[in-house]
Order: sequence, then structure tokens, then C-alpha cells
Amino acid sequence: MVLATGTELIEDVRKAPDDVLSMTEQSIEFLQPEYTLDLLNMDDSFQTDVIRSKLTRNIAVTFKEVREELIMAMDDFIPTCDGEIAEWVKVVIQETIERVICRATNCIFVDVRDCRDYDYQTLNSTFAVNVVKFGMIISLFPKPLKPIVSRMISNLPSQIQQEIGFIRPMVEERFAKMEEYGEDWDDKPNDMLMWLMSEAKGVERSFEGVARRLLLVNFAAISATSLTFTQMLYRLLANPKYVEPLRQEVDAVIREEGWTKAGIDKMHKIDSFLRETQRLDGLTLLIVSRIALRPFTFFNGVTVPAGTLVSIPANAIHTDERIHPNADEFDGFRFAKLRESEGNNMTSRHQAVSTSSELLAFGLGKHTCPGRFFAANEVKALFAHIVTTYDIKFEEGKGVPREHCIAGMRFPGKANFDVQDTAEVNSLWI
Ligand code: HEM
Repeated sequence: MVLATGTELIEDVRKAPDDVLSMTEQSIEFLQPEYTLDLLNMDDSFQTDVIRSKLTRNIAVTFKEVREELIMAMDDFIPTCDGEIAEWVKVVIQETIERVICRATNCIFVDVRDCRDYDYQTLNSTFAVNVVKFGMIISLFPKPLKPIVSRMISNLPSQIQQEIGFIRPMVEERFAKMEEYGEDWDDKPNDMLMWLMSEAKGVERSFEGVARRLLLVNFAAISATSLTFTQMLYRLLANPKYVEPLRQEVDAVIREEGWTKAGIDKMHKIDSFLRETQRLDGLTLLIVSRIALRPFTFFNGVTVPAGTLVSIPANAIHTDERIHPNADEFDGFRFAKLRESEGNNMTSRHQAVSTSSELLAFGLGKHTCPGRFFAANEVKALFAHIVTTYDIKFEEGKGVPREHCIAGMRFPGKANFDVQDTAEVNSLWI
């Protein structure tokens, strides 16, 4: 393995075309998609374009739906008493957040009925973990044994069938409409399922094809978003001094903008809190991992042979004192202060969705996470809702749990929090 550090080497990795440094090849080794994802056309990744274009363009339009679902989900999973009774309720953080994120995301991926279905949530949030788990096990075996091992251990084929079962009636109805009216008709749904159905070609334009793509989008979306959110909450619970200024920011922005995407975009402190959490707790220690398909020469003349795994040590860069002064210290408003000090609030450089050789939590280059605009917006909307609606603290005598590191991926440990409606809750938040 070769690690690229420093602006020039990282630039080399960023600029390298796919047929030289390949993300696909790295994913094949890591996830064994032939045995796990079982896509009908492995060479087609149209879901990435759908996320990059349709999902991102619809963030403002779907904001209201997503926020309402976030709030309803929080109300359902956290049965507090609308500020009437100051009683603390114990909540398992990670599982609750995963369900809330899965539900709110899927209200614009499929529909309200499915996103609220407990089994649908379980399926779409466990699929990612299973793909990684079974992919890692299957990768240990020689090629001839892979299909046998996969059949023996994996429940992914049955999860895929389950997903087909969930969406089949909807897809059937929509295909019938597409047949009758073409690409446009009254009340045509504006959701991920419809975008995928419209963009799918050949074998992918089927229940089986679309269901696998929907699982794949959920695979990319739910786990990363809910783990990141969990880390943000842990940082907040460990540093309660941030609660008041965050509340004040949300309060001021909402009075001006209301609960809209434009409002969320103006919450620079929350944006900074997300970016700072990702800087220190980023989900992978190494990022932008690629396999060299042929010899690759860096700007300094060093050549790595075909087959080399090339990667960027995100964690080391994020904690490099020369790039981020007081690098080991969590400073929730670090990036908000930088935005202010540079005198231009419109500067995008320090926003959570911005990627560079200095902060790589969403990757870099051609394959930079296409879902980051949606993810950041959702995370910030939920964070703003939580800080202004609840008082939260770790359960008595407990603090931030130890994280686990498996194959270079970081997972926050499990913890409970005690939560109650904040006494300050007022009609502004309803
Ligand atoms: C906080 C949440 C998220 C984090 C931290 C995250 C992080 C990442 C990272 C590090 C990559 C790899 C980039 C590279 O290797 O260069 C990636 C790729 C990807 N992400 Fe995200 N992601 C998040 C949310 C989402 C969401 C919500 C979606 C979909 C709605 C999504 C869809 C994807 C897809 C499809 C790719 C592959 C892109 C490609 O193959 O070109 N992600 N993400």
C-alpha cells in the first residue's frame, strides 16, 4: 500500500483517471459486489448520477417533507411529553438515529408508507452492514470458493428479495403509467424510486434492477449519515457549552428565514460543528482508496506498480498541526470563525460539503461523495431540531463511549442519552 500525503501527491491521486487508479477495482476487492450487491449490470452506476443531479437539485423542494418526517420520527422514537413534564427519557442513541435518518431519507426515496414500516427500515439500514461484513469474509477466500462461501453465509439474496417485495406494487403501477403516458403524467411522483426508474436502461429497468439500485443508494446514504450524526451528538454531549450558542443561531436564522433549506444554509455554526466532527472523527482513517491498474508515476518521479493500493491518510491530514492549528482540540466553531475572519460569509471553502487536500471526509475528485449536499442538509436540519427541542445528556455516570476501528473504518461506540423536552420550547419550533 502507498499513502499519498502533501498537496502535490494528493493532487496526483485526485487527477488520475479511473483506468489508471481505479475506485471500482478497490470496491470489488473490498465489497465483493458480484456476491454481495449482485447488480444486474455491474458496469452501470447510473444511481450515482441520479444522486448527483436529481437528489441534489430537489433538496430545497423536498426539504419540508424531510423535516416533517424527521420530527415525526423523533416524536415516535422518543416519547417525551411536549414540554409539559420535565421527565428524562432514556434513549439508545445510535439505533434511534439510524431509524430516524432511514425514515426521513426514505420518505423521499420511496413513500411515506414504506419509510414508516419498521421492517423496511431494518432491511435498508442493515443491508449496508451486511454487505461490508459478508464482503470482507468472502474476500478472504480464493475465487472458486467464493460462490460457495457466499451461499453458505450470506443473507443478502433474501434481503434483496425482501426489497423487491416492498417496492413491487409501486414499481408495477409506475411502469404501467410510463407505458401509457411516457415520461410525464399528472401526479408523477418526484422521488428516488421514480428517478431511478426513469434513468434505468436495459436489464436495470425491472423490479429486480430498481430494487437493487434502491438498496445500493440506501447502502451509501443511511449508515454514513447516521454514524456521522451520532458522532456529532457525542461531541455535543461531551461539550454542553455549545448548546446555547447553537440554539441562539437556530433561533435567529429561523426568525428570518423560517424552516427552509435557505435557513439551514445560514446556520454556519452548525455547519462548522459538522465539519469539525468529521475532521476529528471521520468515518475512515484512509480515504480515496484506489487500485493502480497500470504503473502510476507521481509528480516526484516515484512509480508504483500495477496492483498497488493507493490511499490518502485522512486522519493524519485532519490532525496535522500545520494545516489545522490546535489540531487535537475539538473546536466546534473553528470553521465558522474562519468563514467570519475571511470577511466573506459566502466563502465556500470552509463549508462542510467542501472538499480539498486539507479536509477529505467526503472524499476528493471525480468520486467525491455525490450525496454530501443532501446528507449535510439532513444532518443539520436534525441537529437544529434536536438542540432547540430537547435537553440532552449522557445517562448518569457515562461519557463518550470508546469507538471501534475495523478494517480502517471507525464506528462510534454504543451509548444511551437521557432526553427531555426543553423548557424553552416555544411555538417557533412547531
Ligand atoms: C455524512 C454522510 C456521508 C459521508 C461521510 C459520505 C462519505 C463518502 C465518501 C468518503 C465517499 C468516497 C469518495 C471517494 O472515494 O473519493 C462517498 C462516496 C459515495 N457516496 Fe457518500 N457519504 C455520505 C452520505 C451519502 C449519501 C446521503 C448518499 C446518497 C444519497 C451517498 C452516496 C454516495 C455514493 C453513490 C458514492 C460513490 C460515488 C462514486 O462512485 O463516484 N453518500 N461517500
